[in-house]
Amino acid sequence: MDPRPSLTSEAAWLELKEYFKSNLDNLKLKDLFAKDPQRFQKFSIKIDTPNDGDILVDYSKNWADDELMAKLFRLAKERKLESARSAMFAGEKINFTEDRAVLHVALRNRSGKPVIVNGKNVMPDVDAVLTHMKEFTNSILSGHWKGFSGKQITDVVNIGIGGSDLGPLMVTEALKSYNKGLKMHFVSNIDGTHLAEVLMKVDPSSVLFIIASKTFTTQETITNATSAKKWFLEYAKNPAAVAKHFVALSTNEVKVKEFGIDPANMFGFWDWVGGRYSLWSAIGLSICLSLGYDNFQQLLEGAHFMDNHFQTAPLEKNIPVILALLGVWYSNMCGAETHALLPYDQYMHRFAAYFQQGDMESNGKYVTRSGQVVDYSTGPIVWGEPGTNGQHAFYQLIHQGTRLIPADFIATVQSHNPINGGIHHNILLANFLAQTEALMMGKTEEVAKLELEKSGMDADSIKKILPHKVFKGNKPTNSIVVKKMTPFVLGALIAMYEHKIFTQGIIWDINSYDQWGVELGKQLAKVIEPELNDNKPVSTHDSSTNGLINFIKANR
Ligand SMILES: O=P(O)(O)OC[C@H]1O[C@H](O)[C@H](O)[C@@H](O)[C@@H]1O
Repeated sequence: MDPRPSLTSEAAWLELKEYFKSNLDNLKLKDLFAKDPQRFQKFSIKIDTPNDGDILVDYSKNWADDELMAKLFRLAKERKLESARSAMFAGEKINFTEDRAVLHVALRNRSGKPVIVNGKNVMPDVDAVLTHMKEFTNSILSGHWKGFSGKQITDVVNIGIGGSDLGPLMVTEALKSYNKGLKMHFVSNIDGTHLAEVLMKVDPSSVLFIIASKTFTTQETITNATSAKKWFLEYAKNPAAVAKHFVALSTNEVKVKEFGIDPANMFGFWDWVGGRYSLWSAIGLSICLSLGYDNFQQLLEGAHFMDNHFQTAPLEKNIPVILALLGVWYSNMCGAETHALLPYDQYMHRFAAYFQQGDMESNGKYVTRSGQVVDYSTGPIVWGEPGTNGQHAFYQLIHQGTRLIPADFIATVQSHNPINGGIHHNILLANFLAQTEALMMGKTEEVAKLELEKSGMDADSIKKILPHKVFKGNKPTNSIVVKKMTPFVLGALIAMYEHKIFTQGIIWDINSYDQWGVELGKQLAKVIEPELNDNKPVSTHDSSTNGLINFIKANR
């Protein structure tokens, strides 16, 4: 990709700044709706999936009108978004700090067309790993695969961290109703409690450990895997039994062998798959085992469907592009610091956690691709919890706090658990709808006063309480509604956010695909770890770090 001029010198950027200053008062949500009865039709997009119903993205409750949207699309064009998108899909090494292509889209490429990396079509390798995953999954689920004592596998423990944990965990939870019978467990934290708690629940003769690590050098994962193997051998007694109970997902065959896992039990992937984009690769094996291979394939199909939309829809009708541009508007022009992801779906309780890595590790960068320090903000803080729990916890601050918090509300029309005649889901949906309406409409002083008067309150009390009862409203939200959370639809939604992150990275001119910022802490932990092994006081750090280390040593 060519070097880009500084973002703050782009004509569209300067126009957006000006627009913010002179027009923000004209972008009040209530007025925008009053002015234009067609606003919902104009500012929403429905895409029709082949078998899983429509996906509706309603972005009409945003501080945006036609003129603003036109400026945002112009900004995307000035930043050469379309050629950057082609560069990613064509396998150019857009992750230049690691000299790597970025091709998670190849993992779900169902088009039959080749994808070339370093002059080689990678699709045969991708398909071979998928076939291996399919055969293995079928053999485990059918009970054909037996443990060392002849028992079938009943439990799967995925040991990984970051991208080798969050994606499989989020998806197996989000699609739990598709589970084929295996009990799924995830161990990520180096805190021994995480592994200990899981080991208490599983039987060594019927457990399968999946050691998931792109590099196979991550300290947490290798330590957890080593402890799991030690625990397993205490029961199995025979090292040959490891082959029946340990498989590896990695790009590093040498390290997998060194650990003692037979390469026949290794599912490979490649350096052009970023950790936080790897659930589509062999890292998805726990998803396959939980949902069955066909459902995993549907997840890939859904992502591919969104890849096609992202590649072919004009920018003005392109969902990831629109979500990204609105995010840029709020972050860079309106001063928003965070973005909330609020799924009204209990199964999606790890969705925000997943995209904390997806977004914050991708776009948490302060240096442009050409090495300049940015003079604008980049990736937002991403956070969220499922509705309605969030409503009873932090929504107060969204409604009446001082900060601007753009939020995506996500809901499914149909529930996987329509218990008690569907009343739960109706209430859930009513809350989903009411919150974005309330955030937009607010409650004026007049309305609040009338309500208090009607309740019979005296004038003095009304005066005291009235300011606290007013909601300013005008809080922007997106609503994303799908028919049902199927594997296909979830795949499409994940890909939608991936491409949103890509688009924002291009606007900000940062490399969204490296993660050097996680290295320093790891390096320092390696220095401190041996210092904890004796009781001698330490004085080689700053006084705070010395004080903390010495406190720990004195209290063991
Ligand atoms: O899959 P692994 O190589 O074990 O890496 C696991 C994780 O660790 C690193 O610190 C990175 O920040 C993550 O992007 C990565 O997903």
